[in-house]
Amino acid sequence: MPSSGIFISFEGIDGAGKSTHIEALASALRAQGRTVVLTREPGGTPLAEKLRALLLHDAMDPLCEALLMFAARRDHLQQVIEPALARGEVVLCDRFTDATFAYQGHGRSFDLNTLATLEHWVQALPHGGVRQPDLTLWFDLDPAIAAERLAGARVPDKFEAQPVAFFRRVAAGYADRLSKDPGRFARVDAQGTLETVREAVLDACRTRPWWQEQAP
Ligand SMILES: Nc1ncnc2c1ncn2[C@@H]1O[C@H](COP(=O)(O)OP(=O)(O)O)[C@@H](O)[C@H]1O
Ligand SMILES: Cc1cn([C@H]2C[C@H](O)[C@@H](COP(=O)(O)OP(=O)(O)O)O2)c(=O)[nH]c1=O
Repeated sequence: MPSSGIFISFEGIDGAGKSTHIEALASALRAQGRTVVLTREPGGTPLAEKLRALLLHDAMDPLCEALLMFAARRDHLQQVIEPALARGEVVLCDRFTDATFAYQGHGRSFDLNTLATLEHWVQALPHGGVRQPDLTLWFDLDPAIAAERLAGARVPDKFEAQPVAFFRRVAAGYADRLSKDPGRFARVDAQGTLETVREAVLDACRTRPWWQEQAP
């Protein structure tokens, strides 16, 4: 049981269904009387949203991209995530550090050890340890299906415009992160209908001890 609030991240390749399902989980948690903060990365604060605009639309080298992702994350943690968790709230975050390992690390082949160093700096807790989500919902979907879902749905940004081969590497990156911390992850089969996926998300939460706990 987390000592403060509950931190849940939503992960997966673009078009896997994260944004669609984050709202449904927020509603279910609010119905339990909890206060829910819905946020996203890169972004979630005025500064981090400015960095998001650069990251999603400007060309840059992989180190610059990784540093800006973590700079945005640092501000987001300090301004939004840590204060909300300290108040005992639930933070639902559309992407967190697993995305950096999957996209910059596996997608762009950036050095994973450097990312791990940045992760430890940026997510360090004042009394030791490293902030990580209590639960990471990984929406696992075949990149070809995700591409079909996205076609025509919105104007692609820098990442969404990548070929299917890039997203296959990103998906392998998520699988690698899961294998290193299986207790934190729940893999959600994102191929089903909206209703099936919604139930899978709720099922993944129902198995966690905090689901039954009284809201503070
Ligand atoms: N289970 C599903 N079946 C069919 N289409 C879906 C499903 N989940 C999401 N979609 C559609 O796929 C597109 C991408 O979903 P979205 O939630 O924006 O993905 P993400 O946030 O992971 O990029 C949207 O048009 C959404 O309506
Ligand atoms: C958080 C994060 C996101 N990204 C990428 C993945 C996405 O393509 C993009 C923005 O994520 P996202 O908010 O999921 O995009 P959208 O709202 O359009 O669905 O940023 C990284 O490459 N590294 C990261 O660390």
